[in-house]
Amino acid sequence: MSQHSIRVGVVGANGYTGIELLRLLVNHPHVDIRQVTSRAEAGQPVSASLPQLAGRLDLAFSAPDAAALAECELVFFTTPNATAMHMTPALLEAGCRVIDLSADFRLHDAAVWSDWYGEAHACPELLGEAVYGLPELNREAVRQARLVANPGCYPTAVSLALLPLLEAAVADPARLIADAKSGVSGAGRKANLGTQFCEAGENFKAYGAAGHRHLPEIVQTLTAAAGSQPVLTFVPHLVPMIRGIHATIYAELNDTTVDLQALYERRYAGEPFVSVEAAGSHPETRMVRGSNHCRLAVHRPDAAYSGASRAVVLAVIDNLVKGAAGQALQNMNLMYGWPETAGLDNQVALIP
Ligand SMILES: NC(=O)C1=CN([C@@H]2O[C@H](COP(=O)(O)OP(=O)(O)OC[C@H]3O[C@@H](n4cnc5c(N)ncnc54)[C@H](OP(=O)(O)O)[C@@H]3O)[C@@H](O)[C@H]2O)C=CC1
Ligand SMILES: CC(=O)N[C@@H](CCC(=O)OP(=O)(O)O)C(=O)O
Repeated sequence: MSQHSIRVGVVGANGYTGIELLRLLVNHPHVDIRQVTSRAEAGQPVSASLPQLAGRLDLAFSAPDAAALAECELVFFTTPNATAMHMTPALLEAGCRVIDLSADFRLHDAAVWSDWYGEAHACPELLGEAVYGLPELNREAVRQARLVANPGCYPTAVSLALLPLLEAAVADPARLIADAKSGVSGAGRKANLGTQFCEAGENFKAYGAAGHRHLPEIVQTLTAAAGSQPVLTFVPHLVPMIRGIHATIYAELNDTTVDLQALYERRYAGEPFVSVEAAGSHPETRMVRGSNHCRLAVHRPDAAYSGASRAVVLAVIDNLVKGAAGQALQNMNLMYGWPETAGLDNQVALIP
């Protein structure tokens, strides 16, 4: 371990994003993991339930305790929504920095948050301070942040796919469609009838078509990019795979002369974790499995036949990595001035 290590805690470390975060953190050169919490497994060695970590993380799970966590310099929350907001004020007060992987600090407006999450926000005064941790949009603000709201998995894929079109004002912000599919780990590890093998396997379904809580989050991000509030139809689907998100975006171009390939390549030039694939590509979820990459491809399918002005953008991420734990690590690297890729390179599975 490096002498420049920071003391880190993970609240909710035996859930899917928590486990994924531990996988990445044990390989990070500047991290000393001090606290990993699970109420269900408190007192049990981490290696009892995660033997892959034996010899890498010799700690026991503990029950979440604000005083113990306050000894950490950085605390990650990988907990259900409406959990982190109850502990974060005390941790910030104690001088910790916080990266929350849940949705508690993603929306700027407490009333909108309450509408979608069904209860009053416990610390609305922090919503203005929290930095939305999409590095490709907010890199400089993340560096200075003491509270980072890590984006949701669908919002990461959809926002990265749409930002170039809206920032350059070449698409109509009032006619956007995001048709997105997620693997089942996106729903978390907790028991849930709809994610059981016999329910989710050999099956394919849409859900949340009447309104999903990621819609206001995506709209908030795109509003900043477009300069006005876009109208987005967002429909998520559950596919019978474990990891991965595939988003297909449909946008009406208001400038049909624009070279979309060049636009996307320019927007993401130098980004360590966003790749714009060659023209005509169809990125697949297995290409990003276990990695922090978002792979994008942009198409104009109708142009040759009808001159229609529709762009189709394809985006794939691993929901647990770029959609959660990997992006959180990327944000940590920015907050502490380390190379943005520390602990995140060489994570691409070539054979799924
Ligand atoms: N899964 C995904 O792909 C993504 C998830 N997210 C978000 O990340 C967060 C975690 O998701 P995920 O890992 O999938 O969820 P899981 O259900 O897999 O894990 C939740 C974890 O939180 C702990 N926990 C539950 N309730 C509390 C509580 N009241 N206080 C403290 N700890 C608690 C659980 O352990 P125990 O009960 O033992 O304490 C468990 O470790 C959620 O907010 C989710 O929306 C964000 C992006 C992607
Ligand atoms: C497949 C599946 O169920 N996915 C989850 C999204 C996971 C996520 O990112 O949720 P948060 O915004 O709460 O962090 C869902 O649609 O609810």
